[in-house]
Amino acid sequence: MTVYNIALIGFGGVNRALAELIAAKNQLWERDLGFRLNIVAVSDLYLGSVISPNGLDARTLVEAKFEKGGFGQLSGGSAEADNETIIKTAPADIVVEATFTNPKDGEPAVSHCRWALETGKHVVTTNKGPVAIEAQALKALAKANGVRFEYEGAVMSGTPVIRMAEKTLAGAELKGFEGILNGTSNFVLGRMEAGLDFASAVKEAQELGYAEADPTADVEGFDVRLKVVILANELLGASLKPEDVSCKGISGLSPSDIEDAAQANSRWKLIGAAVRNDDGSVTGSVAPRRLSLDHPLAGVNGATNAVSLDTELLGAVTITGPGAGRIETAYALLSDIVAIHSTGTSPIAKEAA
Ligand SMILES: NC(=O)C1=CN([C@@H]2O[C@H](COP(=O)(O)OP(=O)(O)OC[C@H]3O[C@@H](n4cnc5c(N)ncnc54)[C@H](O)[C@@H]3O)[C@@H](O)[C@H]2O)C=CC1
Ligand SMILES: N[C@@H](CC=O)C(=O)O
Repeated sequence: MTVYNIALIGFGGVNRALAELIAAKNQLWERDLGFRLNIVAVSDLYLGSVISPNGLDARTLVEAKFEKGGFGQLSGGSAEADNETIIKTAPADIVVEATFTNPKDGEPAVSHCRWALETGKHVVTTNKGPVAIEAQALKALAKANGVRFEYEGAVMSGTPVIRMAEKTLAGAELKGFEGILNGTSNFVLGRMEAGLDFASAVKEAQELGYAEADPTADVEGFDVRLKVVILANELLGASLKPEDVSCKGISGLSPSDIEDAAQANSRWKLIGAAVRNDDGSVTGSVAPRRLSLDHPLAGVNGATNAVSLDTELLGAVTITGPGAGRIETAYALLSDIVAIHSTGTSPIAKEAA
């Protein structure tokens, strides 16, 4: 039985949900997946940091009501989030990066990933910043150090769009994609259709754990722009940067725009898309579109996302599933660890007695 020691960087909705899953499902994973997870370190801007080489009890971590700097009370703990020390020195096989997404330069998460990979630790992350902005460099660094950089949850949370498209649609010749790639804005549009005002709908999305720390990223389209860059670079072989993708969000849509659409049997959706042009270049865009109700994406509601992949050999292949949510996104981290486990590339994972 393999035990992966993991270090959690960021202990908000997603990593806390991963700890919850560990507390509830480690035994099941031992039986069905052939490994279990052991949390040996946690670092969070608000709570501080802690290293425990023998492992922290996941249930206690989730249930304890820590105040600001509260990890300082734990053995091996500090009231400060000393990410660099934690990442470089904790006896972890895998660093799980789930701090805030910074859409400008991806920092400090890019550095978190670098420190981990340079010290021979795999990285699994749901953070879109490092993936959209530095994926090539981080993948090269992972390769040079014999470890993996995995990020399924960066697009469509636990719905396996990246791995599915890469592995099971290999050879289908992808020409482009379009989709609903932000759970918060899709949820907000649906709540506005039901008569709620914009601010209250955003507040609900925050309470449900869908929104970014700054929900402007969701409603202004910046989050979708990162996801378009990630999918275009990963699946279409592009080299887009966020600033290459035109971007308009949903904040300009008024209740009367929503009502007018309903009267005309249509619905507003925030669509992220990319297309390969005849000259081989790739163009990406983010904008609200009024879709007729018979459009395949018009019926995708709530925090559900969907992406329609336009392929030469199969035509459109559409993947639908959760696009946001704490547990749903924690599942993406598990799926990354399953991918790492299946290739048997862990440098230091231990066989339990
Ligand atoms: N919640 C969701 O549905 C999804 C979230 N994501 C991404 O996953 C990441 C985590 O999301 P959530 O857990 O929902 O966010 P969150 O805002 O609930 O938690 C983030 C945590 O990271 C901590 N943090 C921020 N900067 C830090 C730093 N420099 N060092 C240490 N800790 C730091 C914060 O104190 C907070 O506890 C974000 O990048 C988000 O964009 C991706 C897919 C879906
Ligand atoms: N805030 C994002 C979370 C997932 O990336 C969203 O709402 O889709």
